[in-house]
Amino acid sequence: MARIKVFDTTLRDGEQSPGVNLNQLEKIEIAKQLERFGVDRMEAGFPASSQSEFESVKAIAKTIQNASVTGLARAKKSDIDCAWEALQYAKEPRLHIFLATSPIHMQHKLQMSPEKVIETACDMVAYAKEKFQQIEFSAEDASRSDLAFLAEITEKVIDAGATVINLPDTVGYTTPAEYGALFRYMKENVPNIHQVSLSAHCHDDLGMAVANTIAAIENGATQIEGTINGIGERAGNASLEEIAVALTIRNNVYPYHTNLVLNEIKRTSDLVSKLTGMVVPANKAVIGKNAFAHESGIHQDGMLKNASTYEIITPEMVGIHESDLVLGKHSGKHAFSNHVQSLGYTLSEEKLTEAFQAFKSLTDCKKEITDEDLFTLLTDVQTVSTRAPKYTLQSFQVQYGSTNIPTATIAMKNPNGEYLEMAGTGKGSVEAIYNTLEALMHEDIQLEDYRINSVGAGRDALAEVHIRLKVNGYTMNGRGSAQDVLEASAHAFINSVNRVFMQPNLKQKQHAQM
Ligand SMILES: CC(=O)SCCNC(=O)CCNC(=O)[C@H](O)C(C)(C)COP(=O)(O)OP(=O)(O)OC[C@H]1O[C@@H](n2cnc3c(N)ncnc32)[C@H](O)[C@@H]1OP(=O)(O)O
Ligand SMILES: CC(C)C(=O)C(=O)O
Repeated sequence: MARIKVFDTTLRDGEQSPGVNLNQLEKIEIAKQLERFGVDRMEAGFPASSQSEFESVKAIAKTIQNASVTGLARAKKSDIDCAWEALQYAKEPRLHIFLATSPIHMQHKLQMSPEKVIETACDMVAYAKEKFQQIEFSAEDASRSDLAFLAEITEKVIDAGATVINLPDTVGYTTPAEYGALFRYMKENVPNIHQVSLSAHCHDDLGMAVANTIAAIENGATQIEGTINGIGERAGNASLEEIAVALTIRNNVYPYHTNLVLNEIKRTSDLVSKLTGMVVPANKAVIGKNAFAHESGIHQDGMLKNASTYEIITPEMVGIHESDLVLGKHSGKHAFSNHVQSLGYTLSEEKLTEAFQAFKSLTDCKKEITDEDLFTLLTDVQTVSTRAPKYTLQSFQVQYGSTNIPTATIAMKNPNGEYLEMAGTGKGSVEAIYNTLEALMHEDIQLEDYRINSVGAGRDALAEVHIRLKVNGYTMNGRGSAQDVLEASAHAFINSVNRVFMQPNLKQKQHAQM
């Protein structure tokens, strides 16, 4: 069986999903989980795009030991230099350079002639080769490029030092037959193609990203690119978990295998969903809530007689287990620590103590603590910096009545440690809280999105709120969880504002304003 290398781009193309903005701690947490999931390569980000992105890529390069860490760069010396600064610490640093090759992109976006595109691509690959051994060149919008031109530029960038050639379907336009033919054409028409690996990178604009990726594999691609839960620019990227399971379940027709650890799918998917705030649709293949649910009588009858009647994938294969809760109000730190590890978390002593305290507080008001609750609690503890100066909620009270004006009274500490208290009103309880927080913070804040989910079932389930704020013109998402929906709403607001001021270039402004 041919081995297919998996290049995960959740942290780069996935983060390009509108509204998604991961901070360094969140990116590291996802990177560690991708390593556990068994990806061969992970694209940690686009180092030249911002200072915080640079810092995140550098931190991931230093952390990850069992996958190659890659960063994206335009065909520009400054992007390449910046990528090297961040990636040099990686065990196996890689560079991903892209330049568009389609007539539409060359003419309108780059405003370069085809000859100039070839020259720039070759010069920049040769320049990068002075630093990086492994260089992937992506011919952006390959699927809308002229085939002969694509073959010419490919041959030349291989000569210049590229080790992987990626042929992206950047706008999700191609079909499986066309995309397969593109890979065949390149194999047959680029004389030095045997020196490199061919990679597929598909977008889902027409809902064909996974099918197109598999067509590429059948026609010579030995690397596939995609994201967890299929997140990414516009309609997203090919969903890695769907490809991995399709190759496994239909191995009789697809004799290929990856190194992905299938029973890490659920955890990886949950983590990415939680940290990006992008909810997985219930009917999503492989990992949606309904993928293993059976509603109709005839199906349920079949399932009871033999699960294979209506299930081609077992929940266990993708890591979905019944919660085996053993923790409760009377559990001690040892049992808690064991359980934390079994859920895949490695916490420092300081974080473990913090998590244990949060767990104990939760047991005071919630009868049953499920693995889902713990996952939420631990993800919050692991990805929220305790050291950075920030706003912290001290207490709050909301008065609501159908004939009264909803009023919130909030006490908080600002990043300088000063205690602030204020009351404010709104048309509803959440608005009263948000108006009061905004007034306390003296910032210009607009609410762009607000969503609430329950973690698990039951009246005492945790509430999880995801929001997007515009703070002084800077858009940032945030999340908060608590047993009470209003408290979760307040935490989400404060989390979002704190994340804005954790951006290196904005910190100064915040402290100057205090
Ligand atoms: C298909 C993809 O997903 S590609 C990756 C897309 N991802 C992103 O864009 C996210 C990160 N991007 C950013 O933060 C910003 O766009 C930056 C920092 C990279 C650049 O910002 P700015 O300098 O303000 O430029 P802006 O984004 O407005 O325009 C892009 C410029 O790069 C040029 N460019 C685009 N692709 C390439 C390339 N592969 N190589 C060289 N130049 C390129 C464009 O032609 C344009 O140049 P111009 O300013 O001379 O017209
Ligand atoms: C940078 C390239 C690979 C890309 O993301 C695309 O073409 O979609």
